[in-house]
Amino acid sequence: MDSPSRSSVIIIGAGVSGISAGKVLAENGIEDMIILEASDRIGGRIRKENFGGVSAELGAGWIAGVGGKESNPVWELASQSGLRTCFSDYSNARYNIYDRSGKIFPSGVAADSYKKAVDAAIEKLRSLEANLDGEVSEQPCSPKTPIELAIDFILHDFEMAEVEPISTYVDFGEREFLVADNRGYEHLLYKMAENFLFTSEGKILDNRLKLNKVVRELQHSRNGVVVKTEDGCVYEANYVILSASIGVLQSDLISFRPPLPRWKTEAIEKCEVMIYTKIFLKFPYKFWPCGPGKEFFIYAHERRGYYTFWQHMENAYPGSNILVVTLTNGESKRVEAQSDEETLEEAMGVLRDMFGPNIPNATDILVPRWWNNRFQRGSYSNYPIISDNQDVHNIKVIPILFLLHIFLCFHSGCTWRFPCCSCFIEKRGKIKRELHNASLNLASFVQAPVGRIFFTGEHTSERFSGYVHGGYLAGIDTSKSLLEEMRKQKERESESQAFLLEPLLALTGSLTLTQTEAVPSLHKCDIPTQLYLGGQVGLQEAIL
Ligand SMILES: Cc1cc2nc3c(=O)[nH]c(=O)nc-3n(C[C@H](O)[C@H](O)[C@H](O)COP(=O)(O)OP(=O)(O)OC[C@H]3O[C@@H](n4cnc5c(N)ncnc54)[C@H](O)[C@@H]3O)c2cc1C
Repeated sequence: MDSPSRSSVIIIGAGVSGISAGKVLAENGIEDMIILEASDRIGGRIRKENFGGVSAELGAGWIAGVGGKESNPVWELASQSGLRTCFSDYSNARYNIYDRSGKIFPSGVAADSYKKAVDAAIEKLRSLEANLDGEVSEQPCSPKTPIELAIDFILHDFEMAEVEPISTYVDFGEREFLVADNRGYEHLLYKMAENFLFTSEGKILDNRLKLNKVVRELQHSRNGVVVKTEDGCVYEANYVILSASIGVLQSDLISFRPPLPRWKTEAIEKCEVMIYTKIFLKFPYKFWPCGPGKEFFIYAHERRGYYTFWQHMENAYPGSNILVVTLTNGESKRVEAQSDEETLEEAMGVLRDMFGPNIPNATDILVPRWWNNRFQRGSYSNYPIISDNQDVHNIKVIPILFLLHIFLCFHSGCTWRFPCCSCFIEKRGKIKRELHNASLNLASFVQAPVGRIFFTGEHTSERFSGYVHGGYLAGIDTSKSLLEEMRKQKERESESQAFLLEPLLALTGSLTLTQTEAVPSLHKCDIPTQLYLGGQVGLQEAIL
């Protein structure tokens, strides 16, 4: 099977995880790698576009997790390359909630609604816990008024609904910085690529990076992997690192021969895909309030998530006259399916509700379509909190932002601190522990290699899924696992050579097995057996 075009490793995808994986391989002497990237650029979900004279970050915009006891590696990369950033604090948004007539809700009303939303979330947890204990419990009342719906959206959808404890904040700190650099967040990837790919004047000229190569099929065996791309090219390698997103893995873009085992496909299916859409609007002049505490504002509408969360770009790019509104999930899909003109009209309607009829029309709009992008199929992964208890089987996500809020309240002395935090914390203890463990287990299934195919990407990060640093660290971890596997494989080869060759040669004088055929399949040793046999995540027993 060896051929001149066979490489040691093929990396599929040139997002942050693919590039960090490549860097680690190169640092460890694996130079004969190929990177196949479906699109015409590196970066994946780190992507800037010039809009209204500045760099609009369509994908990742923040470096989340700064100022803690450990240094966020992405923050370090940003500091090393002098990336311009600005501090961003969206906790102020709650003081700027507009109703449909343009009035800002008095802080007391907003605080009441906030407390109600948090209480409802506690009830939800209690009922989840009761269900776990086999009791029937009352369902919490759901948000109804526009302000309740807006707050519910902010708590549950705006940021990531993460499994607590939020490792990013615990490990790296709670501060967040918005990238505000015309070279874009992606500049970090080019700097990383410079370490192992040939570049000139900021361009990657290395022919090991192959753009516009859409991988459609992976044929894998104990001997290696054959990779077929949409344009009819075929590549061979000893190993593959696959960094395509969880949304892509859930789609039919890439087929596997033989198919992936059921434990793998079930784990992939169980991971949720979040859609997060930042719509950019350019105006001839500013008509929104600026200054301290005004960067973010909220629109309360009777339709949940309807153009709710707004941000102005004056802190990042003063004088840019750009607003960004964030939609998620269902609203993202709806807007992706309509024309930009329709979206502009809707957004202008919302802004006129808030700021009156005389504001100017936006002169330009930018609507990213992460869901319809077949190389992404969503924005980032979200590991549901799951349980093997049938009664709570359908409860997928426990919203965590409010937990974060509570956490921050404790630390900041916020006046919105709600009274029964400690009761809540106590109550959720057991359930959180059980469910959190199950979620981590699910992540380890998604991450586990299948034979010679190694998986990487933010969705494979147990601790930091959904983040740039999750992708970055996952690439490093996957490469290290692969290097370890390569080392073991070498050992196995020399052992089997010693074991098979000498006596067989002595006895028969001939040898029929090739070295690679003589080594055992890699499948089984890589799977955390205790996890799937324990059935903790409700997955069927692994079939390999
Ligand atoms: C709108 C949005 C906002 C976000 N905000 C933040 C934020 O503020 N802070 C933060 O830390 N994170 C944020 N994230 C998440 C962050 O961007 C991702 O976690 C991270 O960039 C993922 O990197 P990755 O390498 O895992 O995947 P990707 O960047 O998706 O890289 C995978 C690559 O694989 C390629 N590919 C896919 N299929 C194939 C195929 N068949 N053949 C060849 N190549 C293929 C893709 O084109 C892509 O380039 C955001 C993401 C989005 C979309």
